[in-house]
Amino acid sequence: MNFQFEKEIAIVAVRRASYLTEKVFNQLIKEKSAAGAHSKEDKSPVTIGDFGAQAVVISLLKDAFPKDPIVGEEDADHLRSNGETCSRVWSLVQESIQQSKEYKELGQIKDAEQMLAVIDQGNYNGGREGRMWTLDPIDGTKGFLRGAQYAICLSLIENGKPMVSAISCPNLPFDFKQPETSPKGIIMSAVRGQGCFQYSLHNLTVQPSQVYMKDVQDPKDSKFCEGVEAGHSMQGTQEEIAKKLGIVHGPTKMDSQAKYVSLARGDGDIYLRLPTSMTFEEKIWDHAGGSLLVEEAGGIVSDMFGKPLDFGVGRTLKSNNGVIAAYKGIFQNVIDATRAVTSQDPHFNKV
Ligand SMILES: Nc1ncnc2c1ncn2[C@@H]1O[C@H](COP(=O)(O)O)[C@@H](OP(=O)(O)O)[C@H]1O
Ligand SMILES: [Mg+2]
Ligand SMILES: [Mg+2]
Ligand SMILES: [Mg+2]
Repeated sequence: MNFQFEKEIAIVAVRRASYLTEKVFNQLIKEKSAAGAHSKEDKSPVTIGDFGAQAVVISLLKDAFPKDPIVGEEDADHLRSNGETCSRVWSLVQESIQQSKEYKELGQIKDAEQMLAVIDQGNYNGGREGRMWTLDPIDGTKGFLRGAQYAICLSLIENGKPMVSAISCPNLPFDFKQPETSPKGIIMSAVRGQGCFQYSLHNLTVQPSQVYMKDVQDPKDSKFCEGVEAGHSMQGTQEEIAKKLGIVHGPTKMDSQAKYVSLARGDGDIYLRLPTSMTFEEKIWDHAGGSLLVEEAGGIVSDMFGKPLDFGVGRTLKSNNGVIAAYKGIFQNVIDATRAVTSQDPHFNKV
């Protein structure tokens, strides 16, 4: 199985969804309109962009791979009880499907009612057996609302292992070495065993290029990154780990799986995400896509104890705590430094 069709559809799906999220940002959020943003039960935000992107991706997946179940972050409950928001999402979804130049015959949705049903098809509970897709329609919603980094993240998982992934980062520069002048918008995609490739989000004539992590030999020469949101990881502990490794430069703070994408193309060597609570369960859609990109570019991804991430136990990574990603040449140093810093700290006692 070489997954070529899966990869192609995944790229088209995240590109189509990016059209929608960019439209939401340019038309609504920039103008400080509410963008249909509201807080979910866990107090995290969701916008019309999240709902719309989920509809666009799932409708395409369901036409291309009707039998595959999908673990998506969002559901349509809020839209069912908010007619006006639902209409706004529906017009964005229609436009995004119509403007797509690739696989236009796939992923059509006939009306708003069908769109709600499509969004709810992301309700699969996950598990170890067979194929499933996992989708984060906007990862880093807080970054999206701030005009910072966000990502549309899609991954095919087979028997608990991510096999294909495509992540779109509309706000990352195409050339990270020239962030001011380079056009924005990239897609990164990988198939297990076939390497990791960067595509242009907007220019379909640009040939994909294979990307690799940087070959850092000494951890003290490495660059580390972490999330922007202080509530999502233990930034103080992460700083101590970096110090232990001899890293002198402060972290690059970035929202979303743009962190994994940056590591995969050599713009950063270590990603630390130490849990703010040992009972918190990371979501599979927050890590499946990005972890495969890093592995295919020469890195290793595990939890804070060095244990591989297990994507086969449901919608969350409940058998793991936190996440560490690093270039393979320094990965063990990072795990050792993490153990040295955290093993005596009761905050990190397993529950
Ligand atoms: N307490 C917490 N600890 C770790 N991750 C959390 C968290 N609360 C929310 N998140 C997750 O952090 C993701 C964003 O990651 P980051 O902080 O790296 O940008 C969110 O994805 P969404 O934005 O898709 O909801 C959400 O799933
Ligand atoms: Mg969310
Ligand atoms: Mg997310
Ligand atoms: Mg999300």
